[in-house]
Amino acid sequence: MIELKKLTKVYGQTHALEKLDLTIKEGEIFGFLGHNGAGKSTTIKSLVSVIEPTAGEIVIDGQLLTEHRQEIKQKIGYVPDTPDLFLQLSANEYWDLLGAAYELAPAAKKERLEQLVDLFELTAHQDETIGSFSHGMRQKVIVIGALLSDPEIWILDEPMQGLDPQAAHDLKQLMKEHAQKGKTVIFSTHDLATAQQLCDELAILKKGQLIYNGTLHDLMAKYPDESLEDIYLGLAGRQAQSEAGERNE
Ligand SMILES: Nc1ncnc2c1ncn2[C@@H]1O[C@H](COP(=O)(O)OP(=O)(O)OP(=O)(O)O)[C@@H](O)[C@H]1O
Repeated sequence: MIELKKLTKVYGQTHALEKLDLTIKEGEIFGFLGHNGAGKSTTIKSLVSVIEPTAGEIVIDGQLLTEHRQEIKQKIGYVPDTPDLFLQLSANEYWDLLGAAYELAPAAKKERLEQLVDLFELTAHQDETIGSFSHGMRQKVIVIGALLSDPEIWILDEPMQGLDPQAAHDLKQLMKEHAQKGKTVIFSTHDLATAQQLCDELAILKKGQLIYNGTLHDLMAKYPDESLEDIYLGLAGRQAQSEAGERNE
């Protein structure tokens, strides 16, 4: 279980996250939704220790993240919100780097890598530099890297971004299978159809605050005649819209 307790991040004058309280259970796919700048990546980066929250706590499987950072990091596979990393390396060199960082046994790494590379159809390109890849191919490299250690907890920031429909379908399938095994899958998306396909539970953020947290089923049941798009837009509103005019949860 992952618990966020009053998680707060302030950048200068910007309150990117404001006392966020959330519990994310195993065995479910948990989705973050929210307009640009709502705080999704800030939450995710805090979870994976890329940034340090200004205040609040993150507890993973009963352990405080700040006290067990290395141990917890080994359990997590992370897809960042940009695939434009390590562009000078070949895909294989990048995966070797991750294999070393996660101290993977060579045989296990080789087997898992072959499966993932085959699934995402990158076999012919493994020794080419990431910088020569298309956006979607870079995304595949990052996704394969995140899943290479067969981590318990998947934290994926807009993972379907740039993936072709086949690769997106395959990744969604992997996410479902991982959750079905009782593991944790967290992702963010702007694609409401994807959210509707995948999410058991979701959090909608707006300007660093939680405006909905609950199951997709309960949310849809609450507004039975509306599409998820209508419900989401009703809740999240326009960025500049006054609070008074928005639907209240
Ligand atoms: N490094 C930073 N320095 C200053 N402000 C930042 C930084 N990173 C994020 N912010 C601000 O924090 C707020 C939340 O940003 P965040 O990236 O978490 O949003 P998001 O929901 O992931 O948005 P998007 O959907 O556009 O990726 C925004 O106002 C953003 O400008």
